Amino acid sequence: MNLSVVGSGYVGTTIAACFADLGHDVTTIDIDEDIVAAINDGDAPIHEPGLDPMVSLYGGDRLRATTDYDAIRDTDVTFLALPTPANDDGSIDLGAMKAGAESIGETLAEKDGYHLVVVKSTVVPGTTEDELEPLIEEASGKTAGEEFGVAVNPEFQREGSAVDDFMEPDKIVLGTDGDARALDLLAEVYEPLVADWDVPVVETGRREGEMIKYANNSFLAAKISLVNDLGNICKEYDIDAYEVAEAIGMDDRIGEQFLRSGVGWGGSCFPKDTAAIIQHAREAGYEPPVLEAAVELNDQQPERLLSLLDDHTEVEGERVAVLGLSFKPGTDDIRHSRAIPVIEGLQERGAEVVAYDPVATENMRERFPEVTYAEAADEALDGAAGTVVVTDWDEFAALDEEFDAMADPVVVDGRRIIRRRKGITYEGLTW
Ligand SMILES: NC(=O)C1=CN([C@@H]2O[C@H](COP(=O)(O)OP(=O)(O)OC[C@H]3O[C@@H](n4cnc5c(N)ncnc54)[C@H](O)[C@@H]3O)[C@@H](O)[C@H]2O)C=CC1
Ligand SMILES: O=C(O)[C@H]1O[C@H](OP(=O)(O)OP(=O)(O)OC[C@H]2O[C@@H](n3ccc(=O)[nH]c3=O)[C@H](O)[C@@H]2O)[C@H](O)[C@@H](O)[C@@H]1O
Repeated sequence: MNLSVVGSGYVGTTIAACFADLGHDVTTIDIDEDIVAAINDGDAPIHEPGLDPMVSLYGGDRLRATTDYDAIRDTDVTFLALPTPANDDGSIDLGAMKAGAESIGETLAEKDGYHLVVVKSTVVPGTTEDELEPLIEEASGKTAGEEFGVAVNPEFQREGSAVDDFMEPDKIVLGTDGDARALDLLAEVYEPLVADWDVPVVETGRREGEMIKYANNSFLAAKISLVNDLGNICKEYDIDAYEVAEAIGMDDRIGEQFLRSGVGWGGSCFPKDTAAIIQHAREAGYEPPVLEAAVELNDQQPERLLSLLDDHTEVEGERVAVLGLSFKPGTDDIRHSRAIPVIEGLQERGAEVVAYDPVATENMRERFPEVTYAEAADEALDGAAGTVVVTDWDEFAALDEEFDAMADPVVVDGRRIIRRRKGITYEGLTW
């Protein structure tokens, strides 16, 4: 099939490359000329395991990029993978989505025949029906449900494992309100995936599809906050929260995943999506207490980490190493990384911060240009009066004698990645 993907960021590039790998012919549209040039040259514009080989194989061939929305006219289905960031009050900012919908509408005005638009981005319930579809109708002069369709197909991939998550999903959610033509086209798009992996397909309404995405992320974020709450209790009583988590995870009703307590959840989605659905609930007159508490607890974890460091070291004027800057391992993404409040907290205490991350340094340098960035973990640790571990990169598990070069080997581990041993003062956040 001929597919187009509007927005070539983390999601857009991944799904475009994966669709090409499934045998489709794909054109991505982005306003960023550097991204467009990179894809056409066969270079992935983001760091994501498994993406480089696909973009290098298909880029400029079965996978093309352009800044020109008119390319949509040569395709059957357009996926909207534009950003949906948060406004200052936490509510969803639909600016990019509305601009994209209008541009799609304008180009569809010139297209003969049916076209399907699929909302891949995470949008609050009602957005597709009440905001995006009318914009496309107005800009195209065409009638939704007749000359074009608009479906909802949320994405559940995680950064760092996006390609595998897309290729072997737990489920595919198709929100069409029963539009048979839209469903047929989406079935054709996903046929290679569904046939190979026997993936469950949820056929549902568009509002339900939009809500499923928020419910999914809210549940996972709240699950981590609950395990952090329990972990904080464990710490007070010298109980190992990881042993407790492993045991409760054996109960199928709880499940073994997402029980790693520590410095909390960050990233481009959990923070903004919990904020957006809370705000959306408030607009309807409902205050969601559990979700609000999940966010509040998450906001407290970095300060708990730093207070453990305070228990052992007076950091003012001292060199403190921060290990890990990305919001999770396997990505260079620092959006809402817990490293940000940790660095801010250290700066407030007057510490000299020396940070290290295998891939996210350049992104964090833009956020904190005044921080010193080390080329390797041992360089960051050398002479430090303490270190805090914020991201569970595998390479940190191998650190050992590097701690001996610290001025004072105080190690506060926010991710349970460092091996506790004699000769270092080790504090786990919840164990
Ligand atoms: N990052 C992730 O792992 C996941 C993200 N999502 C959702 O997917 C959506 C996209 O997120 P990301 O890919 O992370 O965003 P992103 O910020 O990485 O990428 C968005 C891209 O859209 C481009 N863009 C902005 N305005 C444009 C316009 N008017 N026309 C064409 N291109 C334009 C930007 O240049 C950028 O390359 C969001 O709703 C997000 O919540 C859903 C699941 C996973
Ligand atoms: O909507 C999205 O963008 C995506 O958000 C999350 O994916 P992602 O944020 O990429 O990464 P996760 O693996 O979920 O990790 C999120 C945060 O939770 C933290 N986390 C995760 C698991 C855990 O047990 N403990 C924990 O603290 C991670 O360190 C990280 O900071 C969801 O897992 C995806 O399903 C969803 O598609």
